[in-house]
Amino acid sequence: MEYGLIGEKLGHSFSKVIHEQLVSDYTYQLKEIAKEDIDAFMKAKDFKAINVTIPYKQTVIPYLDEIDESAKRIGAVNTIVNRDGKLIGYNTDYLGFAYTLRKHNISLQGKKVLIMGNGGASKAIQEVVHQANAKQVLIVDIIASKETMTLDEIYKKHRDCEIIIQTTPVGMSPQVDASPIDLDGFDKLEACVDVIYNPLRTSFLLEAKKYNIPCVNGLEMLVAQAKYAVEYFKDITIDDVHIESIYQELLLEQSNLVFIGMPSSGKTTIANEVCTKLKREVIDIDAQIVERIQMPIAKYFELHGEAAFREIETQVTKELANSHHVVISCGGGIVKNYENIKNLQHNGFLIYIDRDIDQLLSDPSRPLSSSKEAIQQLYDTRAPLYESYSDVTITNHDTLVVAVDQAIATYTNQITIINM
Ligand SMILES: Nc1ncnc2c1ncn2[C@@H]1O[C@H](COP(=O)(O)OP(=O)(O)O)[C@@H](O)[C@H]1O
Ligand SMILES: O=C(O)C1=C[C@@H](OP(=O)(O)O)[C@@H](O)[C@H](O)C1
Ligand SMILES: [Mg+2]
Repeated sequence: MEYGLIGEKLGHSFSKVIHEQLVSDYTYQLKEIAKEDIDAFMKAKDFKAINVTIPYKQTVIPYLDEIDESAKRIGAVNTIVNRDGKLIGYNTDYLGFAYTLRKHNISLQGKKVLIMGNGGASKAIQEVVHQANAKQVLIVDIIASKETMTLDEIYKKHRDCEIIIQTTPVGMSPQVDASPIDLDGFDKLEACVDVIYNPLRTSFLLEAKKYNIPCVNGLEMLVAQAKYAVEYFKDITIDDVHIESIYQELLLEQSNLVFIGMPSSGKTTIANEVCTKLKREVIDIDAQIVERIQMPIAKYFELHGEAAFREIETQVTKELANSHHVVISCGGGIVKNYENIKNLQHNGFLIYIDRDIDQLLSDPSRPLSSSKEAIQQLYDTRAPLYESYSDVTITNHDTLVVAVDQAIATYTNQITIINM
């Protein structure tokens, strides 16, 4: 191997895709190494430069001839360059984190910062926080030590934290409902950062979003740390614009496009057209429900009532929470239960399709749109929810072609607002 990544399990790694976009004519290999084989691998030095991930970021240190000062303080190495047989270790995780803070205009200077977790990622972040002159740094971990506190102490005495950085695995797919902290009463919060990027928006970040606090996930720092690693590998400088383009592409790749809006606003029709153009799978939540209940929705409303329908709707929506790269059209009532929205927001970019109220159809197959008055009433209660739960609004007052093109353009050009 010339260049690549070593770790124990690399099945979900994005590193190959990222690295090979950063440099042309360059192959980056993902190499899984079992614990009993790491010693032989490090002694053989049969590589030009490598990245190192879990669980070997500390294991590799004794094999190095030189170690960079920051990597030493962090106590972990994620980048090793083989210079004529001499192994030099660096840490670019902390550089990637510093990059994402700068990019999102988050300054830690003079701030009270809370770090959730005290593992490897946390150690790299602590290096940045210390260099940034924060006023106070608190670290919470379930493993007690002299540098950590309990969550209980935070709740009792430190709800005035201004920035929270989440470094634990809590909330990572598939356990997307979990969050390591409840933000109720944290009235001074200015920004929340989560190193997790699957889901794109963890429950922790979605709670912060509810309080209108800017949120940042871990995807951009992942791309940034790779850029800094390649710079060490090849002794070159790479412009930051490449971080941004690769990061945007990954966001598009990993995210779902979700349509919400009034009944007959065009969600199903637009989603079907969009998925053909984007070559993605389409999921219509109503169609999934019909398959499950084996009858038309209007019939189910008649026989079992709306509440029973909503339960199935919530169940089907929850099952979609871990999907990636699909187009989802929702039923108009999806906003009646915030849990649905939260599940869709984990990986979804939500577009509200706003259609003129007099263009909305009253139609016997849509049980809640039986008359103009019924539609008006639905619109009055739901329009504010569609507005506040969506990432963007597009109108569907013109032809379908116009709406479809606008949906695609909005998604591809504005995907980064999923983060912040
Ligand atoms: N811009 C548009 N021009 C013409 N017809 C439209 C337009 N948008 C939606 N429609 C039509 O309105 C009807 C309802 O659309 P649909 O996609 O089923 O809505 P929803 O899924 O939001 O309930 C469909 O017959 C669709 O073709
Ligand atoms: O608005 C609603 O409460 C509903 C909308 C319908 O979907 P469409 O929005 O696709 O019509 C369907 O889920 C059900 O009839 C309930
Ligand atoms: Mg529909």
